[in-house]
Amino acid sequence: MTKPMGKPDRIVVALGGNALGNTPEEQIEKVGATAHALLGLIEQGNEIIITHGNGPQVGMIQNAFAEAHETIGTPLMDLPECGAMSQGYIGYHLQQGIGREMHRRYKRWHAATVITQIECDPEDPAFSDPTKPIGPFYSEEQAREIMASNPEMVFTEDSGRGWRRVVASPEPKKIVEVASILNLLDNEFIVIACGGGGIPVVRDYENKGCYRGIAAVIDKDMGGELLAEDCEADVLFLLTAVEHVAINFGTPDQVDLEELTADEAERLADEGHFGKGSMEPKVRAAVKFARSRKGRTCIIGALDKASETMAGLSGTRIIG
Ligand SMILES: Nc1ncnc2c1ncn2[C@@H]1O[C@H](COP(=O)(O)OP(=O)(O)O)[C@@H](O)[C@H]1O
Ligand SMILES: NC(=O)OP(=O)(O)O
Repeated sequence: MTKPMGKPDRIVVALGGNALGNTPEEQIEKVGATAHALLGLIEQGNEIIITHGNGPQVGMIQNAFAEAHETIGTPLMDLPECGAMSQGYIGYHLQQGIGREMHRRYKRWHAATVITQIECDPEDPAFSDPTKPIGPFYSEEQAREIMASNPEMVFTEDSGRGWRRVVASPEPKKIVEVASILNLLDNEFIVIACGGGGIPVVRDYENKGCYRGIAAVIDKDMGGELLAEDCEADVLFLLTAVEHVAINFGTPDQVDLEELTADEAERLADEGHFGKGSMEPKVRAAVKFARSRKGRTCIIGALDKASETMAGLSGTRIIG
């Protein structure tokens, strides 16, 4: 990464929900390894802001409540509440992972998670076209069985990895807690915000100035992009399970890409090279960020190669 002399870069790092593992133990391990790379960025003089996905986790939380409802009658939990719980669960592990690493190096630490709401348009067409995969992977047979007994649930195939439930994923319009996030940044906190894309809310016109949750999961790449613009970031890292964005993904003709202009990336997205609800939103978010201001770059790479990606040795770079 090239950096103008004397000026720190402000970097938003988005960690993919699917790349965070499937259990609390796996998540702690992956977050710990990533914290090491994140602290490397700080030591190079950059400022970082962290966001993360929640697809597997928000589905796991909602499924656990559904199961407990069946067996012991606990209440069912709506998606916004599950999203809020996932922000707390993942933010807590990030605070611990970053805290441990900061304490080891500096004997002090300042990291805080902001439970973040993001305003959406209640008329967004995404509410009638679910695209965001959440929860575990199923076989096609299992998915069809669940859909037959729960007609309100939609499942789809996810990038050759199995079938998953999909929910509405509206466009994020406004970060409600943006002032708190900027205030923490000004006070030199490492901020974890907009987790799981942010809790989707719409304006509550019966209670002026208030919001209410709406059943959806915002894509964290799009939420992270909005966060990066609001924080005046220079670089957006989208860290996931693969090292590169590819064309002909998952076929013998797969070609990994190292650098793309926003125009090239958009053309490939329009041609359907990227998985819907997986790689496509990352590329769209990268294009939006790269075009938002001259000199802005988005890098998509692997969470388990975070240090190499941050050093410019791995990943796909999308430039304006
Ligand atoms: N063209 C592509 N290039 C690379 N990966 C792709 C492509 N299309 C689909 N994918 C899939 O997208 C996944 C990343 O999306 P996802 O799992 O939703 O990310 P996250 O880590 O943010 O949860 C990759 O692990 C890969 O399986
Ligand atoms: N909310 C969200 O985009 O989660 P993933 O990163 O798990 O897809």
